[in-house]
Amino acid sequence: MTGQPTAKERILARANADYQPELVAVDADAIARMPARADRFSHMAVGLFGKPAGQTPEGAAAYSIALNSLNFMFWTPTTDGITRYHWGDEGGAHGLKAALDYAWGEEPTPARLRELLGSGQEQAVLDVLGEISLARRRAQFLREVLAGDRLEEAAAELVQAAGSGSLTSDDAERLARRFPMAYGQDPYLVRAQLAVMWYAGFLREQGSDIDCDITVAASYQMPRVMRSIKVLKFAPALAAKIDSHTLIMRESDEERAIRAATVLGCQMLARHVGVSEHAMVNVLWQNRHACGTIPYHLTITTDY
Ligand SMILES: Nc1nc2c(c(CNC3C=C[C@H](O)[C@@H]3O)cn2[C@@H]2O[C@H](COP(=O)(O)O)[C@@H](O)[C@H]2O)c(=O)[nH]1
Repeated sequence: MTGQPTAKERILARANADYQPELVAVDADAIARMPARADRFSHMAVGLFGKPAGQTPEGAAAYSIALNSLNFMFWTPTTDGITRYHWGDEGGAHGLKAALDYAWGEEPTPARLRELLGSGQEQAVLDVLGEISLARRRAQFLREVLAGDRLEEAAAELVQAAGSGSLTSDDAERLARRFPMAYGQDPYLVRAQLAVMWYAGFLREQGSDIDCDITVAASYQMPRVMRSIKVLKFAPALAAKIDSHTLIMRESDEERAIRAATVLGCQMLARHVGVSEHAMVNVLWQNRHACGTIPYHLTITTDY
């Protein structure tokens, strides 16, 4: 069939255009040597089932969209490295989830979130989430997402799309068009696709058999995990920059090369193992702390 390329095709075209193996190369031989044990893969659990937001599909979709509007940069640069975001005992994305569960309250709807965080005030974000990087940007994203009924409308659209039995990067792209500030700035649509993936994860927890075709590898965790298992090879100068916590500019050749190789390498790895790309990414993401002290590349961005 001819026609418009899908959002996923556009993302992969972008990755192919940005791929610079002299900076970051996918090692196809290393991938071929990886044990292919698809039976060890299980689907991601998002843990919305049994929570207030998980009482209705619309609530779960709204939660997925609100949370992922903030799912980026859980670190702050310091003079000699970084500090990590924490909320209670939880760090990074898990900390955000804990903070948001608390803010969400007992209703299935996002009403309380809108009350607490809909103002666009940076201070409101700091009050609810605690010390977190780019608080002003987060406040602006939340104002966009929580304005009027826009979150409910986007959630309803996602619920309806899932009725077809399949969610894809196209649904993420639609989210990006609805919320150009919160979701529309990343050419790889990572958080928009994570929102879609979360909702698919919720539906699976409910026992529905939903297909999800997305590509969510281009974050800061995946490149370091894939470097540690030697699926990605970094040029020595770039590796040295990453290891010494030197900031890497958003949209620089280096950042684009890192994201491109991560997306392409993950796709190759998923094909080799025989699992979906998001299952592949999530297993790697869940095991991200097993790759020791390899630092992640530090790019100040709201994309991931
Ligand atoms: N591929 C993939 N990337 C994901 C996630 C999540 C949040 N997930 C969950 C939370 C509870 C559920 O059980 C979910 O599993 C965050 N990230 C990305 O990683 C980075 C944050 O990393 P850290 O600083 O270490 O928390 C950041 O770029 C963020 O965008 C995912 O699930 N899959």
